[in-house]
Amino acid sequence: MNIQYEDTTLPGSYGVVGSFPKSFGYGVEVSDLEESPTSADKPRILLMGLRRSGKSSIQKVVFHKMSPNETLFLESTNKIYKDDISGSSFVNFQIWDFPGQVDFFDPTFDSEMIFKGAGALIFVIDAQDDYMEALSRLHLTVSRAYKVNPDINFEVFIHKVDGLSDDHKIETQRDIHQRANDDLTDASLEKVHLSFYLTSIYDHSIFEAFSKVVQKLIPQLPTLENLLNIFISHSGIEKAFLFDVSSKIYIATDSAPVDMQSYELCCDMIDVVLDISSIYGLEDGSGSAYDEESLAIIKLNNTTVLYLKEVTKFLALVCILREESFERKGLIEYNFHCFRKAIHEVFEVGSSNDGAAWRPASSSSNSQPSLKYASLNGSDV
Ligand SMILES: Nc1nc2c(ncn2[C@@H]2O[C@H](COP(=O)(O)OP(=O)(O)OP(=O)(O)O)[C@@H](O)[C@H]2O)c(=O)[nH]1
Repeated sequence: MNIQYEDTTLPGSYGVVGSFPKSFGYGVEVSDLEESPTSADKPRILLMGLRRSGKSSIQKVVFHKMSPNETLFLESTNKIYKDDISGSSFVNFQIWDFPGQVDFFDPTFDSEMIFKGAGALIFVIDAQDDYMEALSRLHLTVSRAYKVNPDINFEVFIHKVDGLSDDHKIETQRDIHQRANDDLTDASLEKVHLSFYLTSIYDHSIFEAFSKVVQKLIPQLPTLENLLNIFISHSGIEKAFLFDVSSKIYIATDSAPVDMQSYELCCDMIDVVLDISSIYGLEDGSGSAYDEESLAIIKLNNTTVLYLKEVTKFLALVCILREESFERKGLIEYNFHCFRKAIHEVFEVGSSNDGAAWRPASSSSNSQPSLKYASLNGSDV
């Protein structure tokens, strides 16, 4: 379905809350940690932290379109909850949500099995609560995991920051950063790198943070960034994001810095496209609200244009550009065509039957597809 919005009077950010049907799988609760052969080779992201820190809420809001207010009614997780999101998302991995009271000294807790295949460990700290206990749990978790798998990315979400003032946020982050790293140094683990993010499910910060976590796990990231850089520089585009449509995680962007407002605008555009398509675009209510014809152009009243176009079954390109650059629509479309072809080459989408691309096209994950873009002045590069 093609949607074109002309001369809308949308302000910079207009906060559409996603009301897309919850049509995605809700994972399985497991009492034991048996691996099925199909899931064993999928990259894993572990969500850990104290009870009520917000782990399940993060997973439900980011990957299952749950609205933040609904998380108030989530029950405590008692067992490890494995959520395989590869059926609905480009992001071909599993998320394991751990109960808050995991006991590492319990003989049934198999750290080898849990940490060995994990790509990232997200440790969630409730910033609205006293975080001393969370910090000692973080230290215990990181040292355990590092011993088993030194390649794991350690990501610390300083969560629920919606309740904190801006100054308090910065101060909390500084304090947690300092204490966590001091603890590691005291244990001679200064080699371990922790990344910190300020997050909340009540704004886009949780999606931004998850985007960064996921990007570190994508081997093709440098190639994608390169392709985006070439695409925008030849098309007069200011900023471009490659989005995983179902989760609104951006899996790559060009090398210009990301400002939160641009990211929010692009996320909102995805919501608009999915909502409008699911209301008006589905014949007899079947099919998908997002398909190969998905295209939307929104002109804001501040001479900015938002442009969204389907790239693969799960990915969309969302760009921000000035109205005068959009006059060269033909050039943008031609360059987009080249870009799309290159992305398909990178991920071999055409030959994979599930489209959940996570595999490089060749042994070199940074291989650059040989494509020609038309430049703004019309000459090829
Ligand atoms: N203010 C605020 N509250 C949040 C946020 N994220 C989660 N919460 C609330 O925190 C409470 C606990 O959330 P859960 O997701 O159940 O926490 P959990 O870490 O999975 O808890 P366990 O399953 O007991 O380990 C819920 O009432 C959520 O609504 C946030 O970003 N801001």
